[in-house]
Amino acid sequence: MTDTRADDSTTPGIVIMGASGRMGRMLTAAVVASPAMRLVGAVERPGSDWIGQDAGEAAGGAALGVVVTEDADAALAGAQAVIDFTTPAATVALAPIAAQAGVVHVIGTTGLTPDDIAAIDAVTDRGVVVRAGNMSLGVNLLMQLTRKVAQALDESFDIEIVETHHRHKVDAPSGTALMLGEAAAEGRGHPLDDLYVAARDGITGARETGSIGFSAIRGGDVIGDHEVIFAGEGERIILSHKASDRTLFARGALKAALWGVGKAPGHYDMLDVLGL
Ligand SMILES: NC(=O)C1=CN([C@@H]2O[C@H](COP(=O)(O)OP(=O)(O)OC[C@H]3O[C@@H](n4cnc5c(N)ncnc54)[C@H](O)[C@@H]3O)[C@@H](O)[C@H]2O)C=CC1
Ligand SMILES: O=C(O)C1=N[C@H](C(=O)O)C[C@H](O)C1
Repeated sequence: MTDTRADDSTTPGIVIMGASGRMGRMLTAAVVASPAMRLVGAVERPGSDWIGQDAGEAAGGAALGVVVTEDADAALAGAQAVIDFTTPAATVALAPIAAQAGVVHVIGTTGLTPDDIAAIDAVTDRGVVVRAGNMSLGVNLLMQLTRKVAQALDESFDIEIVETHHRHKVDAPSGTALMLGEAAAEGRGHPLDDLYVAARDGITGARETGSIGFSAIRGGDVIGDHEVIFAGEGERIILSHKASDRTLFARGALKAALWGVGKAPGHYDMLDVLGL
């Protein structure tokens, strides 16, 4: 059967930023497989081997009719959404371009500093941004559970967040760990900044009551495991999520892209998209 989606201008056109990355490849395949959208652009960093190649052929598959470019402005012309799982610098640079083009900017990139987030926020008076450190349904549900448990238990329960990721991950703690930490802090009625304790080393002194500790493990090909531990006297409650397939994140990102089309300018997250 002939696939006529590429000719259907009513189907949202999606651009993948960081097309050669672990998530970029996954996202490209997911967009191509979806009947609800079409792939209209693929962007990579200047100097990437993929520039000038067809996005499908560069990934070792069939041609997709989309040539990878370093020119985000050109790639976004006529698109409805761009899905961006790249680096903080690339994401911050793309935000005003997407807003100017009227293209929904779905951001999965983690490791963003408060200044990076402020720069992204600055375009949301005119652009639609959907940003989450984890796009999976399970983790976003876990955030809600974490908030509730933190609210229900007093400070005699110590909160610790442990995350494990593959050896290539460059940021720590993970975006997901920070989301879970923010949910726990919200449950406790404080900003996370006031409670945050980074990985411990050396003579750290006893644990401060009410603090939220973070530990990061890196190794092998672990896609992403997270635990929120509530440790009390004589008992522990452990909320846990394990990702076993990156398509999980891609599914969430595609959902966010479709959800964002036609929304009023603003900074949204996956709780908005999933209605949680
Ligand atoms: N929110 C979520 O659900 C998830 C978020 N992530 C995050 O997504 C990000 C990417 O993760 P991976 O795919 O594993 O990394 P990766 O390193 O495999 O891919 C990043 C890609 O971005 C490209 N890139 C860098 N600068 C660019 C620029 N200026 N223009 C266009 N492309 C550029 C790189 O060349 C690379 O291909 C990380 O921050 C990671 O933590 C990953 C999985 C799920
Ligand atoms: O870099 C990754 O791989 C992942 N990053 C996200 C994070 O920082 O939480 C989401 C997921 O855990 C995979």
